[in-house]
Amino acid sequence: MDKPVWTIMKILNWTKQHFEAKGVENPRLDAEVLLCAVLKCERIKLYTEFDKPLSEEERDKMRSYVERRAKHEPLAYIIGERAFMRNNFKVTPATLVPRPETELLVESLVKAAPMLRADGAVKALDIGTGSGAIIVSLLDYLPAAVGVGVDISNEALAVAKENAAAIGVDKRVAFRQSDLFSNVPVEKKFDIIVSNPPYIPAADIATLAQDVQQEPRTALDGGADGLDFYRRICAEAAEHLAEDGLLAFEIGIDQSEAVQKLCLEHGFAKTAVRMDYAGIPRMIFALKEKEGEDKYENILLEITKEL
Ligand SMILES: C[S@@+](CC[C@H](N)C(=O)[O-])C[C@H]1O[C@@H](n2cnc3c(N)ncnc32)[C@H](O)[C@@H]1O
Repeated sequence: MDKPVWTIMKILNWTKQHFEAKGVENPRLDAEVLLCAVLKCERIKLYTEFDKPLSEEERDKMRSYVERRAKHEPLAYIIGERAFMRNNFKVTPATLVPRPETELLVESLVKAAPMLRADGAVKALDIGTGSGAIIVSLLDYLPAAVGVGVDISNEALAVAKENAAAIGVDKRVAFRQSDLFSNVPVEKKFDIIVSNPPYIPAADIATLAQDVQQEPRTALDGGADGLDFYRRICAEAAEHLAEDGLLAFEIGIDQSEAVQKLCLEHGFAKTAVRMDYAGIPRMIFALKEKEGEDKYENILLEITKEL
C-alpha cells in the first residue's frame, strides 16, 4: 500500500483535530503557527501551497512540536518567540510570555514620557523585567530614554539582554540581578518605575489554564493574596523616584483598590486606573506630587484615557 502523502492541508487538518481532542485552546491557529515555524514561512503561504507535501525532516519537526503543544506547553516556548508591540521577543521557559494587556501599559508610558521630560529623555526602571518586553519596548519607542531592568532570575535576564541587542536598544539599558530594589542604588532617581510583578494569589495557581501553569512560578506567585510584590515595591518606590516621577503597575483582577491604597499609604498623592481591552482595571499609575500642585494631574488623565 502507498504511504499517505502528508501535504500542508492534511497536516493542518490532522493537527487541528488532535489539538481539539487534547483541549488546546486555538487548535487551527496553533496548528498553522507551528507549521509556519517548521517551514519558516508566513501563514498566507500555507494557503497558497495547500497541496505541497512536507519533507521527512519537516514532518518530524512538526510531530515534535505537535506533541509538545498537545501537552499544553505554551506556543511561544515551542516557537521561541512572541510578538509584543512592534517586535518579536525571544521567550524561554525562564520568562513569562508577554501578554497583550502589558502592551497597554507600555503605550501609556510612551505617552507619559514627553510630559515628564520635554525631550522624552526619561530614566526608567522595570522591576521583574522577564523577557525585557516592557523596558526594551519603552526604549524602542523613546530614542532619548535610558533604562534599567531588574529580575531575580539570571536566566530571564540573559533573555532580556538578547532581546535588547536584537532590537537595538542595548546601549541604553542595563540589566541587573536584584531582589526588587535590593541592587538598585537609592541615589539614582528614576522618572518612571514600572512593574508587572507576580500577582496571582498562591492558592489560585493550581486553577490556572495548564499552559499558564508551565510558566515560571516565580513569575506568577504573588503570595497569599497576590499583593506581596505591590506591598514591597510601594514601600520603596518613592525614594527611588524623581519628585515628579511616575509609578506604573500592571495588576490582576480585583486588585485595583488595594494597590491604589498601598500607593497612597507610601508617599504617593494621586493614583489613576486604566482598563484593559475587556474593561477590567488593569493598570495603576501613581504620582508623588506635592501638596497644592496639580500640574501633573493631566498626565494621569492623558495616559489613562482610551488611546
Ligand atoms: C509577571 S512576570 C513579568 C515579566 C515581564 N515584565 C512581562 O511583563 O512580560 C514577573 C517577573 O518578576 C520576576 N521576579 C519575581 N520575583 C522577583 C523579585 N523578588 N525581584 C525581582 N524580580 C522578581 C520574575 O522572575 C518574572 O520575570
